[in-house]
Amino acid sequence: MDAIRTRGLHYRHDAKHGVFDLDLQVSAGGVYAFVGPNGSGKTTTIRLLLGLLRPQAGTITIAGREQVAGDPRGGASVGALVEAPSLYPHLTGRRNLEVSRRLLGLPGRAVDAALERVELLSAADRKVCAYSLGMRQRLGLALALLGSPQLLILDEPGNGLDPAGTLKMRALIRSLVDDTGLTVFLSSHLLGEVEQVATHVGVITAGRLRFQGTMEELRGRSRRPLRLESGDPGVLLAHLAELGIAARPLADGATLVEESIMDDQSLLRALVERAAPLSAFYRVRPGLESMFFDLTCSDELEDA
Ligand SMILES: Nc1ncnc2c1ncn2[C@@H]1O[C@H](COP(=O)(O)OP(=O)(O)OP(=O)(O)O)[C@@H](O)[C@H]1O
Repeated sequence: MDAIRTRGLHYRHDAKHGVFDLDLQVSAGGVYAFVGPNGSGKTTTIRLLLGLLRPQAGTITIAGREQVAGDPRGGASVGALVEAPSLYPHLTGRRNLEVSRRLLGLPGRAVDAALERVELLSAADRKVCAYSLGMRQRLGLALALLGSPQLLILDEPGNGLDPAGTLKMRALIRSLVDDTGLTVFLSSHLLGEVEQVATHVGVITAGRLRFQGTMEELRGRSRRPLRLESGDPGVLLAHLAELGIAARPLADGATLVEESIMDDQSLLRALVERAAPLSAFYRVRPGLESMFFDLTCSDELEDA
């Protein structure tokens, strides 16, 4: 069963802004990274998923239950950390969790279990005003985990954290998924930040989903093109055609191979054996970043 499924999810803030016709599919038990530039609609989507905004069209199903307006989470067990967590700075970390635990009517042991999960047990009795940003974020995560949710929704969990804080957050998310089997849906504006933790990715730009699939599929699509340079591109193209390799000439005189039936080494050897004119042979741009760049760029062009 999918942890989240939306069909035709639609919410328009105004003529240009909002989320349009989103079909999200988030499988249970993985980490789904919802990635897009600032202002692309990630927070709007998360607010819709949490029932904080009412869809203007479309449906949201969480853990198999269609969400009904007025009953935001439809009884599904969802924990969320949206923007900076709301904490009482003059209380200790433990007291902060206690306040929520009582409101939720959970047993006392839930607090220590959550603190342990986010590795804050040793700092539990310090006031939150003395916590670093990363520790506050982890306490926010502990708050979201208090009710032992099956689905955790995190809006930009790495925002504002230093590299060490980001690494720690990433490791915690990974171990949560591995140990408890819960599903994490998290947003980020940086693909590089989530690349190592995500199993699935959705790329959103200008309110529309541009890609959805596994991290592997995204990597597959982002294979870097091969760039060949030659003093005589026409002859090089002819050799490539004879080898059955589709290639296209670029304006700067180079030749680009996007899909190849041969691995690089075999192709290079074949060209050398044929004495094809060749002065350079290399892969261009890092894969995923270039993929993300292309996905988001094409959209900006559409908007222009
Ligand atoms: N209440 C509102 N009225 C009008 N426009 C809005 C409103 N809320 C958000 N927007 C616009 O809708 C677009 C999507 O916003 P959203 O906050 O969902 O994006 P985001 O991807 O989460 O971006 P960020 O990472 O910057 O938070 C943005 O252009 C934003 O300015």
